[in-house]
Amino acid sequence: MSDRATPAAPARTAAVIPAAGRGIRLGPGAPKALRALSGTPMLVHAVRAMAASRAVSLVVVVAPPEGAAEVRSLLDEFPLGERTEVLVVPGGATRQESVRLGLAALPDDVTAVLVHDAARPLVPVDTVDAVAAAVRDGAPAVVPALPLADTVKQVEPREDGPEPVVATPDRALLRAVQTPQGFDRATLQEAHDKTVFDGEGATDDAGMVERLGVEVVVVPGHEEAFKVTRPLDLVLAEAVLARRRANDGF
Ligand SMILES: Nc1ccn([C@@H]2O[C@H](COP(=O)(O)OP(=O)(O)OP(=O)(O)O)[C@@H](O)[C@H]2O)c(=O)n1
Ligand SMILES: C[C@](O)(CO)[C@H](O)COP(=O)(O)O
Repeated sequence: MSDRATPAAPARTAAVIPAAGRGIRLGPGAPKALRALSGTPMLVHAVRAMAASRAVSLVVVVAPPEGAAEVRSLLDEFPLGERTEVLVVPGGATRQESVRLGLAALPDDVTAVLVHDAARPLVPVDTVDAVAAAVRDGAPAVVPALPLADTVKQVEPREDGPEPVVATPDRALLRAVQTPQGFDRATLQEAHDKTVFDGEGATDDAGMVERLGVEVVVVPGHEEAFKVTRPLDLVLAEAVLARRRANDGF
């Protein structure tokens, strides 16, 4: 028997895109990820944004539970080129569950994972690359984030009148967190295996990793990585796309 070690399989980075939400805050219509921005579904913008990074060779799209076949044929209409493989799996009732289902579809050779909201279709490739590079350089969990413009108050929530303010956190210590959030695969899998939330689930993946006691680090986010959540965000997204078209014929 040879005493030469088997060469390690090359590390592979995959993106998981949770896209199974309804988009209630956006108002009535198709599931949010399937709504059009400049004539192209938001999900297609998000998939292209991940595939634009040379670090990413596989994209797993987590589709609305009843809509995986529709999403598969939609993505087939917008081919990405041979460098990027795209899988589609059905999602779950919460974002957390959808990400977990996306992780379950990853092949064994994937060692790093970027989790990216379909609802952040315009994230620039430099942001994706910065997150992927920080994971490749050894950080187990990386989030892109921006400082806040508003002052933030902690309140005692009330449905029936003015809400008492409990505290004003020091704004200089706060960051608004975006996606893609990047992880060493084993760390993210452990977080999903061990962290159980009731109801709506965890609002981001890095928070679940924090609960393991693993350090999460922040790299600079980007204004164009904003989350399309409410109707006014659609206006902003169309304006960003119009500016890109004017600037570089995008
Ligand atoms: N069961 C769910 C819920 C959310 N998401 C995804 O998680 C991302 C962030 O969620 P959010 O912006 O809250 O989307 P929605 O849940 O669709 O929005 P809303 O809360 O307004 O219904 C989105 O890409 C969304 O498709 C998902 O994959 N599965
Ligand atoms: C993951 C996230 O985009 C980070 O800001 C955010 O927490 C998602 O929240 P949502 O309520 O599911 O949109």
